[in-house]
Amino acid sequence: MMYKVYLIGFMGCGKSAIGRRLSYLLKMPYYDMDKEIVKIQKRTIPEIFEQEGEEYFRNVETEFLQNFRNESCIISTGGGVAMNEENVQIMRDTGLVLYLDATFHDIWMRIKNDLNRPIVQNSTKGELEQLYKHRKRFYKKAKHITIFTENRTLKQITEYAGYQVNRLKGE
Ligand SMILES: Nc1ncnc2c1ncn2[C@@H]1O[C@H](COP(=O)(O)OP(=O)(O)O)[C@@H](O)[C@H]1O
Ligand SMILES: O=C(O)C1=C[C@@H](OP(=O)(O)O)[C@@H](O)[C@H](O)C1
Ligand SMILES: [Mg+2]
Repeated sequence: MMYKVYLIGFMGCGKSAIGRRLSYLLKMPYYDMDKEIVKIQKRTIPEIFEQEGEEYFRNVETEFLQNFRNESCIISTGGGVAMNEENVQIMRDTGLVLYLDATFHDIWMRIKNDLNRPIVQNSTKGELEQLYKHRKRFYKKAKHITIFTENRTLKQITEYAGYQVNRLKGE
């Protein structure tokens, strides 16, 4: 049976870090949407934002989900993917959606100096906190399972995610 595991949540919540580790734990192939999009587009995420604008990037994300191969795998989404209703529909129809819930404090410490996230580059801390609050309800609505990450190591979160995937697959 085809079964995808999608990781959603705000920038810096650990989607990419956990996705890679979960793939290793569950022996399932792993794809990071941002990395796949960079390969297809042959340019970086900041370059895509700068040259084409955010709306274009959002369309590329939806096309990726629509066309991605039929295979059991782990997919780390980008932080904006769960904001779009069609994206959420595709994810829920083709697999299990895990929301990595992190505090804004943790997130800010992790992303504030990252040059590869254009939204961080173009926003103040206050604006990002507003965006975090705004997006939270979308993640909650899109998810099957919430995973709280505060005060947990990557290993602990990965093991808990693996437990949930094993528990819920085939349902
Ligand atoms: N629970 C955690 N404990 C320690 N470091 C973490 C944790 N979650 C994420 N990180 C680190 O924070 C950074 C951002 O995580 P990343 O996986 O890129 O987030 P996302 O893909 O959700 O934007 C990475 O360096 C990652 O290793
Ligand atoms: O939250 C967002 O809108 C974005 C998150 C990024 O992915 P991460 O969540 O892995 O940082 C990346 O897709 C792009 O910079 C836009
Ligand atoms: Mg990521």
